[in-house]
Amino acid sequence: MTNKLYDTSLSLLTDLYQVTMAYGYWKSGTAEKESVFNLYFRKNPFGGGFTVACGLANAIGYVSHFGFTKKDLRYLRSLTGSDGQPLFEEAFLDYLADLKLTVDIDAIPEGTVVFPNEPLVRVRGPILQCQLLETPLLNLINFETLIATKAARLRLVAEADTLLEFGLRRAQGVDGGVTASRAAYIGGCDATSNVLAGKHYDIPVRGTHAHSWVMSFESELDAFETYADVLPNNVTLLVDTYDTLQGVRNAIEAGKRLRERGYRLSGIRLDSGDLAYLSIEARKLLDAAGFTDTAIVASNDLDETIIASLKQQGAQITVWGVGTKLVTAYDQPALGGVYKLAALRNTDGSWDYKIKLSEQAIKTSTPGIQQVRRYSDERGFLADMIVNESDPDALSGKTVTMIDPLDFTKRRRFGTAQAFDDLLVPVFRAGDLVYSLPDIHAVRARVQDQLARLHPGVRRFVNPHTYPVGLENGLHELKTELILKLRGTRDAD
Ligand SMILES: Nc1ncnc2c1ncn2[C@@H]1O[C@H](COP(=O)(O)OP(=O)(O)OP(=O)(O)O)[C@@H](O)[C@H]1O
Ligand SMILES: O=P(O)(O)OC[C@H]1O[C@H](OP(=O)(O)OP(=O)(O)O)[C@H](O)[C@@H]1O
Ligand SMILES: O=C(O)c1cccnc1
Repeated sequence: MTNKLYDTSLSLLTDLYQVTMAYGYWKSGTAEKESVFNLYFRKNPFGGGFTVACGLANAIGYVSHFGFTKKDLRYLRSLTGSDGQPLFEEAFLDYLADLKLTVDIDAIPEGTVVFPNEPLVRVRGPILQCQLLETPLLNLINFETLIATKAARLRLVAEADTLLEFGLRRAQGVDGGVTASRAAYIGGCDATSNVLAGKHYDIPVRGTHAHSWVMSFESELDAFETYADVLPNNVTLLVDTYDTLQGVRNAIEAGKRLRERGYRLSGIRLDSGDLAYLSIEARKLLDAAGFTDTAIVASNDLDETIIASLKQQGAQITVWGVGTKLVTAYDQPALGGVYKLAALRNTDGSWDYKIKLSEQAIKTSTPGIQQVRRYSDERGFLADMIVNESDPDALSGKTVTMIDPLDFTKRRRFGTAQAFDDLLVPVFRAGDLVYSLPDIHAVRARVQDQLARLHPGVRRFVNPHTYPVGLENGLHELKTELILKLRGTRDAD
């Protein structure tokens, strides 16, 4: 289920500075130095309490097809510096021409709920290769994770109703539209109006009709009857072109004829006005005419807040069409995922752990070869503890202590009997794919299963409860030591 759009190498889909740094590593003889980078975000989007990991399948497609083509190299050869001379020497371009990725990549499977500061993807291997992957991995994971999270929020409010994604026309370009449809389906939408996404990703496609259909006929009734004649097995009629409740009456008329032919009026769609009031009145008209199983579909700038409000008002809507606010993640258009160096291998084989300092302790990156250990019991997820895999003590199966990064005095202890899962799984080993991708429907089902294991307070939209994520004590001590050391060095300067 990777995106066929990426089935050609997109190795230039990166920031120039990744290529100039790659040149720097090559030129200074450090290109092969083993390094570990982590991709993580610092804040759940939309003011929520959780995030849904998504985008790995397309990241796998990207990495699998990575390579510099002759055309890519010709372009790189044409780049010049401030003196007008070529940026890159020929031998470096030859190196890129032969470059095959040999990295190990571990990642949290798509559809898993994740939290700030947890590595979603860990890349280990020659620093030049890890560096080249920074920008595309962030591009691929940030966007789909954001949209899957938005869709999961919509699913929570829509409950058992049908959720349709209608966003393509207002999406951010071709790929923004197609990948948003994928992530929206994974997050919890039932279908998309986007036919290309349906074909690429095996997502169910659904749709009604536009106002133009009604406007192109002499009368609304004429438009409805013609539509019902030509597509009797797919009739959801848009009733608000002129007068919504008269539109419902016309739909009922068309529905009666459909019934005589052995078909059914599947739905009517409301796209303007007071959707609560109009749906309640439309329901009465439909029920009175015996169309009790005709669904009321609503669209028009919907988001999770409006849907929650409409439900609270008793709206009789059971199918929600959501476009712009979903696929553009309107209220938070980007997830601030970052990709940070966490360790470098010394020549003696030991690791040199790395952090990026920040004034705020919480923004200081975490060192180590990180794994996320999720503890749970029969009621659901309890806490996530980040451990340093290269620390033999941390994984030795003894009782461990998790430190809250916001308050070091807050600690939790987990005994050996406590059930846990290690979330990062092997995806690439020495450049070879070792992960078998679940199909998109299984990923979608995983999201609902994961959400059900979260405490309701974490799922809540207003001031959600913060899910506990901490550092294993040894990792916490390593990080503190590195911070103190770097601050000491800096203060001495
Ligand atoms: N009962 C309601 N409660 C809360 N929000 C609603 C309700 N009914 C509709 N809305 C939302 O209010 C907004 C109304 O948008 P707008 O003011 O553009 O009205 P409109 O009906 O679309 O007008 P137009 O006739 O120009 O299309 C939409 O986001 C819609 O989903
Ligand atoms: O509001 P969104 O959440 O983005 O959902 C998609 C919108 O796109 C269509 O409107 P548009 O005016 O583009 O065309 P129409 O003539 O089919 O209504 C549709 O009627 C929805 O209102
Ligand atoms: O099928 C629909 O009703 C639809 C499709 C795209 C955008 N708005 C509505």
